[in-house]
Amino acid sequence: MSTVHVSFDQKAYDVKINNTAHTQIGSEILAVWSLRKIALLTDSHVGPLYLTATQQQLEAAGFDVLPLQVPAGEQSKSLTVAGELIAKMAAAGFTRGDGLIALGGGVIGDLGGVVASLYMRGISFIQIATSLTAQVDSSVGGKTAVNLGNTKNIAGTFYQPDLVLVDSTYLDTLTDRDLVEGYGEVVKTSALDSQEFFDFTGTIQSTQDIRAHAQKLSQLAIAYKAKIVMHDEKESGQRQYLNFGHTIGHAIELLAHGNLRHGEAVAIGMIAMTERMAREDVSSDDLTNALKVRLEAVGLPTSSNLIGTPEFFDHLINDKKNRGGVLNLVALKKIGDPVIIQKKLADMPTFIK
Ligand SMILES: NC(=O)c1ccc[n+]([C@@H]2O[C@H](COP(=O)([O-])OP(=O)(O)OC[C@H]3O[C@@H](n4cnc5c(N)ncnc54)[C@H](O)[C@@H]3O)[C@@H](O)[C@H]2O)c1
Ligand SMILES: O=C(O)C(=O)C[C@@H](O)[C@H](O)[C@H](O)COP(=O)(O)O
Ligand SMILES: [Zn+2]
Repeated sequence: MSTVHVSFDQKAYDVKINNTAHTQIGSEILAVWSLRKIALLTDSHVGPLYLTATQQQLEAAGFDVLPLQVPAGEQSKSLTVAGELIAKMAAAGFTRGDGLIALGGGVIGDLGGVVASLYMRGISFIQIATSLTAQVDSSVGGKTAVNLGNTKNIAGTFYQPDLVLVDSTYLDTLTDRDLVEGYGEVVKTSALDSQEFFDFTGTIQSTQDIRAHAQKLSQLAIAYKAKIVMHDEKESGQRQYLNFGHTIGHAIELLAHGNLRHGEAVAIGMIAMTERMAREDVSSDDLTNALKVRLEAVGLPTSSNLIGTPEFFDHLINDKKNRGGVLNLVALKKIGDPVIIQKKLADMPTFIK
């Protein structure tokens, strides 16, 4: 078991990485929340597996629980679904003193965070991270978001939770594809962080290896992410590094209409960016290869013919690193050495070519 402490001027919380957390939910939540009503949000894959046991533990600890379940998948990250959840909580008499727990992966965390931050202008929020993406990235740092139409994460808030529980036991029921998707974000974080972490991802050769080392991967990835977000909660500077691979990744994730998972798109985005930054002498050629080896070892895709289509360029305008027609692109000079390179949107077709 280990704990990563995340603190800001106005708020602090623990990320508890503990493989027995799924059996201690009542006491873990009671340690940070006094008795109140809890909206327990999950999705249609995680719900049948873990909702009843989680609800029972919370009720045994004295909480009054409203279970809320949405269809699994990115489609649930919408304002419509968020509005429906807010209406259900209002109908159940939730007040500002109550709370919401997101029990699920990145979709449920991002959606739950939006609902918690909007309901009565903000109620308490906790994440129980059940997917690898959530355990290594999305549950920490307070970015919440929903998609609108065909635009990824276009509406959201920075809203920190009171507690994050990371228990790799949940990964036993995660499909290999969903596991590997999360591993894309691990490779990203290891490349941003240090040669030591990147060398460790070099030892991961299969999904079995990811599962065997999931707890260590969470510890390393969350320690890095916490360090970054504590210094730049609202992403005015170095937090942008966590978006390595995402400018291209988010555009192709949307263009693939559900056929590419987030972490798969990020994997493709990191390779596409590093190849092009090598052409401009920012990154080295061997960096592209080192990333590719790690991603392909576990079956992640590293190329896509969606890059460079007219629709692709249309999506870049919605990147949150676009400032008045100039994109802040995240590149790696070398492992552990990220840098922001500015490119005009108008110059992107030449850069991407
Ligand atoms: N807020 C952030 O900082 C941040 C960071 C990274 C990704 N994200 C977002 O997270 C989302 C991707 O996250 P994700 O990969 O967790 O997606 P997800 O939440 O859709 O989970 C992937 C699939 O795994 C299922 N699942 C989750 N836990 C399970 C378990 N223990 N057993 C069985 N099935 C389980 C889900 O039902 C879903 O079908 C994207 O929307 C992405 O934009 C946000
Ligand atoms: O926490 C962050 O900051 C990140 O950028 C983490 C990313 O992995 C994540 O996908 C995030 O949701 C992307 O945010 P966006 O601001 O580009 O929508
Ligand atoms: Zn991401």
